[in-house]
Amino acid sequence: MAKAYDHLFKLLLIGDSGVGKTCLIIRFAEDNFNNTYISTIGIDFKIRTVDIEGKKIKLQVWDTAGQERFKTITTAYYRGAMGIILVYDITDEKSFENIQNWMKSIKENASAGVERLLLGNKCDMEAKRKVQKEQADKLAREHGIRFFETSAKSSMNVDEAFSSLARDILLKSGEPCPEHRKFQARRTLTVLASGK
Ligand SMILES: Nc1nc2c(ncn2[C@@H]2O[C@H](COP(=O)(O)OP(=O)(O)OP(=O)(O)O)[C@@H](O)[C@H]2O)c(=O)[nH]1
Repeated sequence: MAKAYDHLFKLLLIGDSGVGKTCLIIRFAEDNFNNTYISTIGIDFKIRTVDIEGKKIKLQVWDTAGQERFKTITTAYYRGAMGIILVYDITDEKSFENIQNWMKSIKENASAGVERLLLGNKCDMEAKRKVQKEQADKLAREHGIRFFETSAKSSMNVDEAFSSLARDILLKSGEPCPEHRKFQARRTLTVLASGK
């Protein structure tokens, strides 16, 4: 039987407890949201297949517990991830400060070429905002990664964030998407025309 997908990418979400990792995954995989908070114990995953530039990409999205006491279990999953999403809560300054520690944890535990993405979640709670967009923009630029503000509650930027990470992994895997190929072809023509 033909495979139902072209690529399988394993993604992992990390970040402090309560920032909304589980809710982001549930919004992405099931288009649902629940206000009740049940802290993740250990690790779990959900699957959704997306279409990126004509390719079927099966995303296996791993949810980790943010609580310190599960760290030994959760860091064991970093190595197999092709993309890691770092999540903070825009209403919780501490969760943003801790992104530096989560970055360190990636360095220590993940594969060298892993793609990273920064998300500031709960952006529907503007009145309670503690972390300005510019602060996170700056941090993302320093680390050379993409950044989105998301809301698992309103769906804002959730699909966009996951798709952008999947697209970056796809490009890195050496399979240029049509848009990228067009760009490459234009660049080659320009170089040929200029004789350089
Ligand atoms: N307003 C708002 N609340 C959110 C959003 N995302 C999550 N929440 C709430 O925040 C709480 C924690 O969400 P979870 O997704 O369980 O957090 P987590 O990061 O998985 O937490 P751990 O499993 O302990 O690591 C829940 O009460 C959610 O309803 C959001 O985008 N907006």
